[in-house]
Amino acid sequence: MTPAEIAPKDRLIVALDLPSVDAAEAMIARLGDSVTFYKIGYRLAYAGGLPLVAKLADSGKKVFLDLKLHDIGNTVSQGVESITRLGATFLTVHAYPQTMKGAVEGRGSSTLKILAVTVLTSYNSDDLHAAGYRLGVSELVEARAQQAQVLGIDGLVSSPEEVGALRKIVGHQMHLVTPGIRPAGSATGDQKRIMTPGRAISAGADYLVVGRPVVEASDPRAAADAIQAEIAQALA
Ligand SMILES: O=C(O)c1cc(=O)[nH]c(=O)n1[C@@H]1O[C@H](COP(=O)(O)O)[C@@H](O)[C@H]1O
Repeated sequence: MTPAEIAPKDRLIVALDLPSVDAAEAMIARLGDSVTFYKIGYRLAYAGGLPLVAKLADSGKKVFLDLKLHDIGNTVSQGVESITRLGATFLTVHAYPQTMKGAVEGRGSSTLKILAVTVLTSYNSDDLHAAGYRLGVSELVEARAQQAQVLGIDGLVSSPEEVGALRKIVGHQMHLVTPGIRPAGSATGDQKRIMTPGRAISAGADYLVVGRPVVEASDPRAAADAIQAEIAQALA
């Protein structure tokens, strides 16, 4: 499926950043058929959440396994090869050349898609400079996108602010996945590069990753439905 063919409803990925499998399963039940795509990251994966990947996949949902791998190439390659058997649709690695090369080798011809995290959405250019980088956010995101494309990576994670420039670099062959999504009026938290769901879709994002604005809402299903409506309106 090319990114342009993704159904509006499948573009919302809810981050199950919850403390236990029980809490995640309760949230999945509350969200019901309004959400088709879930992300499992550090918090849930390290709390026994990995078997939930296959369970969700068997129930017809898609899973983004957000492990943000980064190690020597051989270790990444072997780790990704193990992960291909879990049933996830997407897996994240950090966008370093050796890491991306190892991940593509480990993925092989499996159906797992590798997403490279360009620059975390909680970083601005000052944070990058403090971490020793010479480039600012947009320059580093674009440089990493070019490297990812050459190495055969399937998609990129960035903030919605960079999506327009990324689309010009990678066309429609790579999935553009954007966290840093904040519906109007919701708390920013630690995110620094943010956009509303509608603006992110209009900017060209394929998938929106949303955590706290849904899972910490008093009515998570209503929050997810409102985001879905904003996505559909932006695509209409
Ligand atoms: O790879 C990610 O999903 C990711 C990359 C990034 O640059 N920024 C980012 O926030 N994320 C993840 O996206 C989710 C955003 O959650 P909220 O800020 O609660 O909406 C979290 O699970 C983060 O780990």
